[in-house]
Amino acid sequence: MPRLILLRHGQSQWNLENRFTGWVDVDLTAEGEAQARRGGEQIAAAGFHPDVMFTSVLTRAKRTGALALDSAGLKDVPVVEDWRLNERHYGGLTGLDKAETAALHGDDQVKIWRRSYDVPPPPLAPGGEFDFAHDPRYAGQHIPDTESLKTTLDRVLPYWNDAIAPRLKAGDDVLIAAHGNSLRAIVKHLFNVPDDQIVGVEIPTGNPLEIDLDANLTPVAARYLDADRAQPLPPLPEA
Ligand SMILES: O=C(O)[C@@H](CO)OP(=O)(O)O
Repeated sequence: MPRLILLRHGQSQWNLENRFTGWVDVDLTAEGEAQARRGGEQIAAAGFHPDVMFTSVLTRAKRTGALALDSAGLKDVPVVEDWRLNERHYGGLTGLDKAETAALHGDDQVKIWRRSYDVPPPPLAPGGEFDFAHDPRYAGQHIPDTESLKTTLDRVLPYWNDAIAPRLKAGDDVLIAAHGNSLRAIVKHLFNVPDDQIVGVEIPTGNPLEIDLDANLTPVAARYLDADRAQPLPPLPEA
């Protein structure tokens, strides 16, 4: 039975500062590093030995994965990076303070931008500090100027199908170190969460989410390895 662990990066500097982050490459705080190491210890305690780790091209996810593998004594696990596991692109909200934005536009509007399934934030204006069009990590790619969770899923899912699912189907155990919304997209897909219920899924930072899958990659069991920091999970889908 293939095992999957989803690991959201530890606390980042902009998680701490409460700023819309998206594709901005902010690093972990000291607390975020500690969360990543604790996550690794929990992965080791669960007897999980991934055959491969997938991660995004963003430092906070890559470092979380590396710190977790290191503290689990699993430094030799091969790592595959891809931008399609990046955080959802926050468009024109990128870099703004979340509380100030709510004071300006209202809590309801900000909740729609943050947690609705298919309403994207306003697009990013081209040419500014947070325009990644000329970033070599995305050379030759058509990159978005904003993303909803739906359009995030639209780019995560082909990567899941082409790169990740084949490894699980071959019997490999897989660790994915990524981001709140790219992981919510994977959870939505695996658990078949209805569009209007994904708003209730919040993945805590640095808390490994173990999902046991059947041969069709349908979840048959799921739990956060740090039960004290767990959040509600969607019901298991019918097999
Ligand atoms: O700022 C972001 O990129 C994300 C994740 O931290 O925030 P949110 O909680 O709004 O999805």
